[in-house]
Amino acid sequence: MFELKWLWQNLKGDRARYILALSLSVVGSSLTIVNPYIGQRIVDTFIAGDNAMQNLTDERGLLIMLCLGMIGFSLLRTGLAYLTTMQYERSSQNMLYRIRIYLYNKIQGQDMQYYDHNRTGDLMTKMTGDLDMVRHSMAWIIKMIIESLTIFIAAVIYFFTIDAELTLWLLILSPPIFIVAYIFAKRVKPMYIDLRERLSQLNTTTQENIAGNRVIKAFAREEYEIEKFADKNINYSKANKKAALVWLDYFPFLESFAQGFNVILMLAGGLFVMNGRITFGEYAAFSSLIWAVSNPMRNIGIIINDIQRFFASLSKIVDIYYAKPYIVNEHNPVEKRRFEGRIEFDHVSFKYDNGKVLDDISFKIESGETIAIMGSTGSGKTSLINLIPRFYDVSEGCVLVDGIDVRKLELDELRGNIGIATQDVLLFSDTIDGNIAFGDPDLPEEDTIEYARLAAAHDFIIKMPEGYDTIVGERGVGLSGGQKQRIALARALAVRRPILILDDTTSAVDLETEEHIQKSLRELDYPCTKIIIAQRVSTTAEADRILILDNGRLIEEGTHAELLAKRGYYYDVFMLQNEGIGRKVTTHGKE
Ligand SMILES: Nc1ncnc2c1ncn2[C@@H]1O[C@H](COP(=O)(O)OP(=O)(O)OP(=O)(O)O)[C@@H](O)[C@H]1O
Repeated sequence: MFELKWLWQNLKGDRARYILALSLSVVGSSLTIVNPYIGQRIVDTFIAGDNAMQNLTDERGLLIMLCLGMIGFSLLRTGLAYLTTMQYERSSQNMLYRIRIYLYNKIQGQDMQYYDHNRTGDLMTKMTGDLDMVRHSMAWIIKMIIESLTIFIAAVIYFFTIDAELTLWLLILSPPIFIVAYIFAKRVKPMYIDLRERLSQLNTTTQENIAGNRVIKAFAREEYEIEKFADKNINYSKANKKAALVWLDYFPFLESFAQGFNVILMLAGGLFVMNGRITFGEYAAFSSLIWAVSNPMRNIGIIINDIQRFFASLSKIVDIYYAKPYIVNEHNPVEKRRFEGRIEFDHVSFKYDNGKVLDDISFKIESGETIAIMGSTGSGKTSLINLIPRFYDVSEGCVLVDGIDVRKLELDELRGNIGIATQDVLLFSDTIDGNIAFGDPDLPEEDTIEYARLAAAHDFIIKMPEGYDTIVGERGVGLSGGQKQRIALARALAVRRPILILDDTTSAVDLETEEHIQKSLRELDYPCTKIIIAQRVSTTAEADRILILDNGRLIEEGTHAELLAKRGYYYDVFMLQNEGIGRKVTTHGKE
């Protein structure tokens, strides 16, 4: 019921139209009994009545009127059906449009934790299949239910006005039909919930296979993936068949009951005609309307199936609708300030669902400083920088930017002060120019070129067939790893933010290019605090300070020279990277 209330809320703006559609459905279906009534009059007056022959000559005008009435009502019903369908379609399509926008905004507004827990394929199923199912139900299934119900009620009332006893004889079949339908509904409900889950798994597998196509090919795992997909496909297909076939267990009973209406009508109705209790015309009216009573009973299985699908889909959509991000953005219209770029971690600990990854980290970064973060893989570097733009919130302690706890800052303002190039480079299927200017669509062309130069990307871009207008494929397909990293760097630089975070951004570029990038970073024409995660000593040596993380703890902190002098983790990495190369990195110290 809660879900239906939710739907009703979302019909806002089209409620009147939807109510009109429901009312037209009721009116249109009620008119179904008019033609059988006219038919009854024609039979009793002109065909089977005592004075039928006489009436045929005396009351020809009435006969013509009745025949015209029949044609008129048929046309009226057709017109009403057209109008009704239009109202259902318009209101449900409008509702779908609004919900889709709202859900899209909802998904966009979710935090990283939400994406950690929700599979892309599942979200896509909700945004497409589930939404369509709900719309289809609003436009067709509810229409079908209302119309079947109205026709049923109208026919029963009409039957009662003709002969209550015969009607009761017919209705004797209704209780067993409802009991069978109830048992069927109870049995099939969990099947549709399960079916919906399997569809989502199938979509997730499809999405992952397409996205990971290159890896699959590289490892020659096509057959395995095809089998995996076939497995999910069979699972879905089996569940679909099972849910559909379960109806067959109940169908013979319901069909027999539905046929029973005709048998009862023939036996009891025939007897009543012979007794003179009802006229031939009345019997004909019963006979021509008996479908109105038996068809809803026949269709009850289809209706129940669709209702179960409808609720399974609806509950999934409502899940998204009410999903609340832990990290919320009030979108308060604050005057966006430019931060100085001071950052402080004050006894910060952080954990994901599966355990602690940062433990009591404290350090300060002054405005304009360049800080390098180094540490073994999985030591928590990315998790640490993710706390600055509040991709996640700390578990203990606090992260301060310009002396203010980031949790107290307006998210748009905070993130609007940070330029970030993530470790996992994602480019959009757009031109290179569009990708670099992603954070500032009004970026002048000469600035785009300038930032591409700083990121050592200009030279390879102009060699591409259409230069900056070259469209890169989905997620940057068509570019090398190093090229993608450089475009991502240009994108982060182009927003000219006072805090710049680079997560392993130069790991895939050669040393010469890296040196060019470092020089650019040193000479940026805007004030900027830089946090650079790097594995190479050649990168970290340039920094004002280096932080070393190990297993979520800050184990070393100092300049290149200080850390070398310490002869700890940093020294070991330095020796490892320089051994045999005989290369000295001595920007801030001597070795
Ligand atoms: N979204 C997540 N959910 C749960 N655990 C995570 C998540 N992201 C990272 N982790 C775990 O947190 C730990 C630290 O990961 P993190 O990515 O911060 O390390 P890192 O130092 O950046 O590693 P790398 O150098 O390999 O990028 C790892 O043990 C990782 O398994």
